[in-house]
Amino acid sequence: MKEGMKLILEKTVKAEETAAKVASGALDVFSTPMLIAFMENTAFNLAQKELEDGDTTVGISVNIKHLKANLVGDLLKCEALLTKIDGKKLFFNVKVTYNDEIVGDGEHIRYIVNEKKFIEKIRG
Ligand SMILES: CC(C)(COP(=O)(O)OP(=O)(O)OC[C@H]1O[C@@H](n2cnc3c(N)ncnc32)[C@H](O)[C@@H]1OP(=O)(O)O)[C@@H](O)C(=O)NCCC(=O)NCCS
Repeated sequence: MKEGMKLILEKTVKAEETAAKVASGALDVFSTPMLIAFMENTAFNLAQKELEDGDTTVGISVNIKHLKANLVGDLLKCEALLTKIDGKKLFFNVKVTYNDEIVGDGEHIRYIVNEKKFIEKIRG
């Protein structure tokens, strides 16, 4: 794992990802929760390929702006950049674009955990 690492993923907006469908709003536009999910998925995949078997990351913080609305069928691109590693905390800059226009951007933090221990701790 190294600061400066990047991953770019693409996705097409699906009918079940609109604000009206996920109940985060009334309109048939790409929802903010699904924008965040796309950002998290990109950062998660970037981190996961660098981790040992049995380890993973969980999202602990999201601070993003949703700047542009999108319709079903739009092709979006997300770039996750690992900006800082602080112990088990991984800081990412996440940016989603549509035809080179910024749809949303901000900071996302993930935390490295051992899968088995994490679940055992929750179950008690
Ligand atoms: C990640 C988690 C295990 C850390 O808990 P913990 O092991 O008890 O550790 P701590 O509470 O001491 O936190 C560890 C560090 O993360 C930081 N941290 C925890 N939650 C944070 C948050 N939401 N935002 C920023 N920093 C956070 C703490 O300040 C601490 O920082 P430090 O090491 O610099 O002091 C716990 O916060 C958690 O389970 N969060 C929920 C994650 C989740 O379920 N995500 C959805 C699934 S992917």
